[in-house]
Amino acid sequence: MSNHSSEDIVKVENLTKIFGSGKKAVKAVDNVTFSIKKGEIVSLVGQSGSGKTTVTRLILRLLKETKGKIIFEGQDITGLTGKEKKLYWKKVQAIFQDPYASFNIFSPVKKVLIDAFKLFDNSFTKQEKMAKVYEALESVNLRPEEVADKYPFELSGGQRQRIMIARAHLIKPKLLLADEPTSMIDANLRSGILELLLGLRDTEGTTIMFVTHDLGLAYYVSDRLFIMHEGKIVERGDANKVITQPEHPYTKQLMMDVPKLSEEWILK
Ligand SMILES: Nc1ncnc2c1ncn2[C@@H]1O[C@H](COP(=O)(O)OP(=O)(O)OP(=O)(O)O)[C@@H](O)[C@H]1O
Repeated sequence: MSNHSSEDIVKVENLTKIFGSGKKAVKAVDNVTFSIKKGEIVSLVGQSGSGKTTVTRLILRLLKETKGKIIFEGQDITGLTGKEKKLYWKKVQAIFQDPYASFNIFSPVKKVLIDAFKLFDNSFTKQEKMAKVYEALESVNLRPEEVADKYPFELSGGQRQRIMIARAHLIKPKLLLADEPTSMIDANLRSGILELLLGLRDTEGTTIMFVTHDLGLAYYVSDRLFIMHEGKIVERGDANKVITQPEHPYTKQLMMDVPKLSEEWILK
């Protein structure tokens, strides 16, 4: 499964995020350190409230850290200004749990996708942009003529997630943060979406960080796993090793939540 390089694309060092203060303070992310290699697929796995989404939002610069560094392609990006963030978002994109939150729901699909070009300095004509949008929709197995004029709320959860992946095909980020990208769709469709994401890595070399509570799903797609509990990474390593020889009690507990791991994900 691994076809990644030995070079780090992103490195998170002693990252801490505390929400609120005094008695109400919540340490959502507690001194977290990890790195991801170019072309690698890793998963951040943990139960609700463990701090996964906060890590994602910190990497995306939607939140400011309390402490720590985030090094992307060798540069600390914690001090990026507004204009610099725009350039950064060309390289680092996210697919969120609820695609509604990421779309302008008052725009039809084709506009949502054409808007992705705002991240580029480009001289594409309207026709060229449209052709690329159609190509991107086809690459996620959607029929452009069927969905292009629809509004996001007219689509199924799975279709909306495909549209976010189509958007990633247009933007071609170097790092894609995929927060529970399959949560809105049923198990049968999930593997199709995952294959599309794996395809993005294979065709574009995209590095992917999955964020999920589902250890089985994480194992299915990842080179390495980072297990997160109460703001800390409690176990990490090669996906096979973490699954076959879990060391931390919390990982063992997560394993119990996936009793059908082998049947569901390996034998399919
Ligand atoms: N904006 C915020 N203000 C205050 N507390 C917050 C905020 N965002 C998150 N938290 C708290 O930080 C902790 C970690 O939340 P986070 O959303 O990162 O967890 P998660 O592992 O992503 O959970 P889920 O899987 O449910 O999305 C939780 O206790 C949460 O209540």
